[in-house]
Amino acid sequence: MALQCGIVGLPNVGKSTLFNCLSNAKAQAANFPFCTIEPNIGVITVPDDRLTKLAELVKPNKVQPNTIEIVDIAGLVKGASKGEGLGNQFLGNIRATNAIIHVLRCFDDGNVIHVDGSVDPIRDKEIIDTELQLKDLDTVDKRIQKVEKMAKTDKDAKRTFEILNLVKAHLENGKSIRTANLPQDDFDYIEDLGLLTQKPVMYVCNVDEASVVAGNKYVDLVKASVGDEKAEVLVISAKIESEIAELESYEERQEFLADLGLDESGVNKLIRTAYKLLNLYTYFTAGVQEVRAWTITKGFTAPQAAGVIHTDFEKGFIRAEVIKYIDFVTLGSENACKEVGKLGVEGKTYVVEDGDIMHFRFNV
Ligand SMILES: Nc1ncnc2c1ncn2[C@@H]1O[C@H](COP(=O)(O)OP(=O)(O)OP(=O)(O)O)[C@@H](O)[C@H]1O
Ligand SMILES: [Mg+2]
Repeated sequence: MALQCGIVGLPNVGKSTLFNCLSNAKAQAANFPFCTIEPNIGVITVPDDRLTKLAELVKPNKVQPNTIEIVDIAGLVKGASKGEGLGNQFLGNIRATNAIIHVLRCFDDGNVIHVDGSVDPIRDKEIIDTELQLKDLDTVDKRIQKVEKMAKTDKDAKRTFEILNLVKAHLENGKSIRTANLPQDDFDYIEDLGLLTQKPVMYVCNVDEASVVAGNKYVDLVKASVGDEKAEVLVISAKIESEIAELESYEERQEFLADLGLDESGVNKLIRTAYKLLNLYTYFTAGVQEVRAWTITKGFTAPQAAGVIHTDFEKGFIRAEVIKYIDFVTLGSENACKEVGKLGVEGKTYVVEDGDIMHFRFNV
């Protein structure tokens, strides 16, 4: 389950700057194949102190962190959904992503051109949201045409048709699908459309150095406008992030952050938020061959979690041996945990918790 996030925004707001420092993080720890998939897709490793700690204890041959793919597309402009500018042809590239990173310019700098002549993140946000909604409207309309005839005879098609029309009305009111008050069962009917405004979104306020800690007036406006929309607002300075990404060592980066009054980098914050927004958990496998992090959705049972490694693990699942992260690091090894009864044997109904160290027994 490769998690994918797509970056959208107006031109020249700092999308690629952000993308590049995410990709730099990749270059530092490039222990996975196919790093660069396409020029505009970057694979980054998910920083996780727990994985580092486990690797220190187990000393495996290989450490494999979680990865996220980031897709940087060209800036969108007004009319993009009708083919204006470059961005439209790339909107398709973010159809398959799990979440949207929407970059908003929240810094004053006369040297950096704004396509609309002034800094106004609320106007910018609306332009992009509208373009995404129009693109969705287009997708929905096409599907309506496709199912309309069938809807007269087929029950499922009829329900799909009804839901599509509800969704259409919502979009026509200038609203994003994620704010539509539909039961999950209804959403299932339109799942395969990959509607852009249905995806969870993180608004990234790209600020100047002076505003990374306390924010600024633009950030306040963005927060107020997002309101109770199912979304996260992050304050990040892409410029500072690119400076952080250039520092060689972990210590140097921590020092730099501390000087600014920050305890974690924006990139970290972004990844953590993506996990939260998407309800994701991490579990670990810790063998001498490999210590590895795996991504699952909150609520996954042991067999489902095993299925992330290989479908055979899920099909032939017998049981799981589970050690809590805190026990593992306190006691120092799997054997030490076993001796004091801290290795739990769990069956098919066990719901995996964040940080669990799992060992699956299965037969194929
Ligand atoms: N926080 C910031 N403060 C000051 N300047 C910034 C900041 N973030 C980005 N910039 C500058 O803004 C300019 C545009 O950045 P970038 O190329 O990343 O934009 P973009 O959104 O990718 O544009 P496009 O859509 O055209 O690809 C660059 O010169 C970059 O250095
Ligand atoms: Mg760019």
